[in-house]
Amino acid sequence: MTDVLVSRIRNFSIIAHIDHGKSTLADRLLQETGTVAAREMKQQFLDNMELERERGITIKLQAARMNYTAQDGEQYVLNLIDTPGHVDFSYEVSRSLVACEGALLVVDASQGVEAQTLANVYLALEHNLEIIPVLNKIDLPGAEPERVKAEIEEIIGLDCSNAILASAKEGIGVHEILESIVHLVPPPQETVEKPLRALIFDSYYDSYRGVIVYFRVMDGNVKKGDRVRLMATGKEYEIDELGVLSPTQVPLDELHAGEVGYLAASIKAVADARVGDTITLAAQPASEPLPGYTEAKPMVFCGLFPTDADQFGDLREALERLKLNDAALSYEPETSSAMGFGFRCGFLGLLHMEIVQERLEREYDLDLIVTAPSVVYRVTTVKGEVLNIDNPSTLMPPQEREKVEEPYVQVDMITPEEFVGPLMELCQTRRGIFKDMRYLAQGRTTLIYELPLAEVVTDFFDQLKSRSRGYASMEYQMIGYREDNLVRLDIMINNDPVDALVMIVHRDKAYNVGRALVEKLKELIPRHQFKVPIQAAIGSRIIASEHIPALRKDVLAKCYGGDISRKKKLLQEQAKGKKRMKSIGTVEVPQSAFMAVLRLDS
Ligand SMILES: Nc1nc2c(ncn2[C@@H]2O[C@H](COP(=O)(O)OP(=O)(O)OP(=O)(O)O)[C@@H](O)[C@H]2O)c(=O)[nH]1
Repeated sequence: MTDVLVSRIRNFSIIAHIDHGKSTLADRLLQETGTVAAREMKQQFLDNMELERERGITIKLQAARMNYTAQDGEQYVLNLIDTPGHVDFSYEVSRSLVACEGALLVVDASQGVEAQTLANVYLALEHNLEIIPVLNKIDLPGAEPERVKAEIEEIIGLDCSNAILASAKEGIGVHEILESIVHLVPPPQETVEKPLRALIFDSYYDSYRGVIVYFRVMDGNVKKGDRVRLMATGKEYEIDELGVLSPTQVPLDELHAGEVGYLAASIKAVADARVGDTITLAAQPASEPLPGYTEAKPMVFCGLFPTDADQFGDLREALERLKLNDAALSYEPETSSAMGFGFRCGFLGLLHMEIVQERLEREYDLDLIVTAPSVVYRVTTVKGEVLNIDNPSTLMPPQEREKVEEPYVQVDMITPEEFVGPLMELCQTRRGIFKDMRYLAQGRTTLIYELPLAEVVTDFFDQLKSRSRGYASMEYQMIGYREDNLVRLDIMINNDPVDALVMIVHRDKAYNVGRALVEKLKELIPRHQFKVPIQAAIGSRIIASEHIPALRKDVLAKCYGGDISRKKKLLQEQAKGKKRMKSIGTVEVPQSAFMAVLRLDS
């Protein structure tokens, strides 16, 4: 397997929207090249995290090396580098694309191009990858390959006259795809004489061997036993093991420029071997790292508090463990007067946040209260200091601050024409700035808006899906910070200010948000033996006020009388609810209340 001619290597990835068939096609390619026998293919090989499968998304990238004897009689090595399918992980996508010379653009022929596909195609074009369009699912009766070809040409400007018609499910077009990879994707450059530079495109933590790093050798070569340096961190390690992914790990002695592989070097945490970093030799280091490295920055923050204060230590341990395998996750202890001890955690985006929460609860058996997500505000104080504020309750009073800036994103949407109205309305209510709209063939439209990230992280995606009956897709990218008239909205429950419910909102929306929020809280907080006032305030000015009436005797009587099954059900419901309650003073507040802000539109 060693000493492959560089001219016979092809490195490629697959760009596809969720559900357009990337995993199915990848499996087919592995099968067709005999890399994995059909009977071994119990499950899809490329995405294999449990949560991933359940949610039908690709979170972690992986790679597979295939040997393929082409029609010209020559043996080729094809390295497939998988990319995560979600915008939260777009930096990782960009790094895995940089590791390739070409990409298959897989589009469902019965659906057409979606927003997420676009983002990744543009990334690939930016890095000069050869793109091979593949229209998948042509076995479906609703497939319209000609329409979808026209759509790809129109939106992306990619020539589709030679697009491959395929069905990953039925195995149609798979051979043609392999031949196209060999003939259209350029081989890597011959740079084996240069000092080693290898690009890390993924890594994961293994409790026995430490971090396993996936990399593409860009220049030079690397051997088992070599002492390597990671150029961003400056740390050095000795390679214990190195090899290729076929798709399981197969150890080798050496890898050359153009090849893709893995290594283990007793690295303790993935944060020490970050995606995008350059591996070089400690003895003969390269003069420059590979371009494009940035540290993944958390964009969305929330508070995580154990329902049971005794679980604080367990929560810290669980976060430490998750962090070993997730360089983008950040956490810091936080003390809240309402919630007690917990952690302020930072995530790449909402999906990343949900995944971490779910893993904490599922894999570590923790009961958590999660506060509403917040973005990072940039605040300039009157003294001229610039502070990054990721916790709204730490925003200082107006007289101490000069200005508050918030992150903005450009949101690209693709939707059937009939939903343009509802989507524009959604963007408008979210302080969106209209940028562009283009009608495509067959009644589909692209829509571009600029929006504050804060308005996007609060269930924008769910709203987009529900207003378009699931047909619209979206993608967003950061475009920078902008100043606006932002104020701090405080919530008081039973006259106690609740720091975990503090929000930063636009002044023009503050009244409506405050009003809606107290009404929602009234709905969500159960009745108590006493009257519970709920108020929203800006500074010392109360802008909305409600109260939850006290439980009356006859209500109680009704609960305790009646037939036994009804009583049981009540008790069960109480028991279920109990797990996710937090006491604020003498008031029991359910988890849903802390997320109420996400449900103001519904
Ligand atoms: N009819 C038909 N169905 C297909 C074809 N290819 C994939 N599918 C089905 O489409 C669904 C999605 O396929 P996947 O391969 O999981 O899609 P994916 O793009 O990998 O999805 P993510 O991993 O979520 O990005 C599955 O139910 C597949 O069985 C095809 O060629 N024809």
